Amino acid sequence: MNLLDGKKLSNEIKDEIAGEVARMKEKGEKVPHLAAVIVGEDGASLTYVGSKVRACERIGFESTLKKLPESTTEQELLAVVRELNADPAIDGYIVQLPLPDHIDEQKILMAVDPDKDVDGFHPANFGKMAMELESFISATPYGIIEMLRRNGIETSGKHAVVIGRSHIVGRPISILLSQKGPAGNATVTLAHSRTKNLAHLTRQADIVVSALGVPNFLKADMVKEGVVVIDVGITRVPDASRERGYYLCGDVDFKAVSKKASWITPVPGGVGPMTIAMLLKNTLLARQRHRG
Ligand SMILES: NC(=O)C1=CN([C@@H]2O[C@H](COP(=O)(O)OP(=O)(O)OC[C@H]3O[C@@H](n4cnc5c(N)ncnc54)[C@H](OP(=O)(O)O)[C@@H]3O)[C@@H](O)[C@H]2O)C=CC1
Ligand SMILES: Nc1nc(=O)c2c([nH]1)NC[C@@H]1CN(c3ccc(C(=O)N[C@@H](CCC(=O)O)C(=O)O)cc3)C=[N+]21
Repeated sequence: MNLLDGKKLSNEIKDEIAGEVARMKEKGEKVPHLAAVIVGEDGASLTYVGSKVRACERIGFESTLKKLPESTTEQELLAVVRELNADPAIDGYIVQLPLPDHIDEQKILMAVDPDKDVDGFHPANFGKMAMELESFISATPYGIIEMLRRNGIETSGKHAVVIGRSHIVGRPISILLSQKGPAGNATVTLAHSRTKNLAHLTRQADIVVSALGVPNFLKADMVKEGVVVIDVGITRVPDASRERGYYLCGDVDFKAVSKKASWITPVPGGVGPMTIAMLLKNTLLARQRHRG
């Protein structure tokens, strides 16, 4: 078994971006500026946004964190989005999900300027991605592609089974794996909660991408020998004996599945850190595109 070390690879990518930022500074150019908007006090969301801001500092980006109270109305959030769209200092920004129930997520994501949409969640970017045009590719699927590509894992002609069809992970990674681009040319099956005989499908898979969010869902008897396993799921499982009061658990029964896998991502330290690195990469691209 080979470990797909997202922590290590994300650090390499961040170093590459930091090098580019240093060159920009030397030339007296404006450095990339990422903003993040967070509404409410969700613990996991605060952790992720905190990591994003820290990563910006480490590589020399400017960053702005807009923390809004849970009681923020849809109109108020829309006003913040319009402000960020109009602010020439901001190259890219994200609105952290999930949003409180009283806010229409779709409405907010549609209001983000596609040229600043470094999450790649706007339909203009999703559509361009699907048509293999230049766009912002969502950080999680982009991170998975980079992991496969940089580790030289063959995808061409392979059968990939993706579990989960969300707009931010499952659906876009299924599209990217099937495209002609890097880490593409796979034959893809997209599975979800209505899929019948899932284990029958995953047992045929050369590559399994698990993005459903159910701890230890994928068991060893559901995969074949030599499979490549990408575990996107991250669930906080309450555990009083831990210092933080919880531990992080992936979708994959790592201990058993890793015995059969040729490559496998750990949780934590797999897809999560890659997501942050690719968000920074998209922000660098945004700066370069705005410069023209
Ligand atoms: N590492 C990272 O950077 C990121 C990690 N995540 C993690 O990835 C996981 C998935 O996130 P996200 O895509 O947003 O989740 P969603 O809840 O939006 O989607 C889950 C998908 O899994 C499907 N599903 C649920 N249960 C089953 C089942 N028993 N069998 C087959 N399919 C099932 C659902 O089917 P249906 O459509 O029919 O409901 C749905 O398509 C979560 O743990 C999340 O925390 C998410 C984003 C980034
Ligand atoms: N607008 C928006 N964009 C997102 O990209 C977005 C979002 N909303 N909402 C939530 C999901 C989830 N997500 C993660 C990012 C980093 C880790 C990460 O770094 N995980 C570490 C562990 C972090 C920890 O200790 O909790 C790891 O897996 O090693 C995980 C998950 C981005 N998302």
